[in-house]
Amino acid sequence: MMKRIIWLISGLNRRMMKLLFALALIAYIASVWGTYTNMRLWLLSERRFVIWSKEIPTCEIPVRKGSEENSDHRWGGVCGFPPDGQADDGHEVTVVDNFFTGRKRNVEHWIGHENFELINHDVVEPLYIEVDQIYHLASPASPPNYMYNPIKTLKTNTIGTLNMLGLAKRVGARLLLASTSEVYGDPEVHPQNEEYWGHVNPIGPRACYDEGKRVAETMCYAYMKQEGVEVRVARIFNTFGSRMHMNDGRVVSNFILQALQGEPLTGNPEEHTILEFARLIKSLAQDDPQRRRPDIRKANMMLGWEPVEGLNKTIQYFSRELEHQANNQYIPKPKAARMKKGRPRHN
Ligand SMILES: O=C(O)[C@H]1O[C@H](OP(=O)(O)OP(=O)(O)OC[C@H]2O[C@@H](n3ccc(=O)[nH]c3=O)[C@H](O)[C@@H]2O)[C@H](O)[C@@H](O)[C@@H]1O
Repeated sequence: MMKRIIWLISGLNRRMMKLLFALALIAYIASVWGTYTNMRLWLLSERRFVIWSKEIPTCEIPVRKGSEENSDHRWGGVCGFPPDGQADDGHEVTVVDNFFTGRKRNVEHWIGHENFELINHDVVEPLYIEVDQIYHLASPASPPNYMYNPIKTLKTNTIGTLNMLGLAKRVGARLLLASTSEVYGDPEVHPQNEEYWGHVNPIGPRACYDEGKRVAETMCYAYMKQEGVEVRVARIFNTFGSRMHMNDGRVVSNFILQALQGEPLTGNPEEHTILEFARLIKSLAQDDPQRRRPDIRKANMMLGWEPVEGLNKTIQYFSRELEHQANNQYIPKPKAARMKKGRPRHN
């Protein structure tokens, strides 16, 4: 046997040996390259997001996403809950919601997608997961919702934000805070640019939201300066759009719903005309900002952002919502009367 092997080897001439060696080298390079490319693909597709739900309807904010080498601004619906398309782009998206104002219907088209996960969790409690980017959109945003439980609103914006920054710090994630134009309170400067510090009543009925978001912003910058957490803050002005709640209570959705149902446009179902409504607001809402208008020049220059005309889309959306509501209303069927002692009886 041994003799046979020696005979075989000695039978190979130098040329053959060289050829075999070259083939082995090519096979080795190919296998190393394969692992490398696989790893790159894996790393890029492993980008994970966590989204905290909020009933902010669709508005378009540019998000820098994907790998650093792919650093063009892409339009991701940060507020379009969740950023539609990101799960399809190979990103793993985790949506975290306590469904205080959010609805499962807003994400139902993602349920079952291999890159999508929905966690029912309250941001006020700590959360330990692995993520690369955090979109912290938690908190009710419409005045009737945030005033419904002001302490909960404050907890969400303070303790909730602390937890998210703690998570960002632990995993080295970048965090975007959805802040608000309400940080300007009742502004004395028009239009408002981001250098303006605001004019907020700290004990007024809106304070839970205004001051909650102000301290959330402060926390973001404290974590950035002290802990090196990468943060972004977007001050979102009044928004409207698809996936907005029918009971949102803000004037645009109220008007659209009333118009679609052929009712007078009052803005508020308990009041009467627009004029009366306007007078009422003026007299009652000392805490309500008289005028708020963003200075969008910087956003336009740096991000190429321009407001999109979404009114028609919003009207179409509410029209579908009304139809859905009409088709899905639970109307209990009348029970058949049962006879007892000769008399019909209803249970
Ligand atoms: O009190 C202090 O002196 C310290 O407070 C924080 O440190 P720490 O309280 O340890 O908490 P963080 O790591 O900042 O996290 C904040 C919160 O986020 C929450 N968290 C943290 C990590 C995580 O993965 N998930 C999560 O929900 C925890 O509830 C935690 O309490 C600061 O980060 C420190 O710089 C500061 O020195």
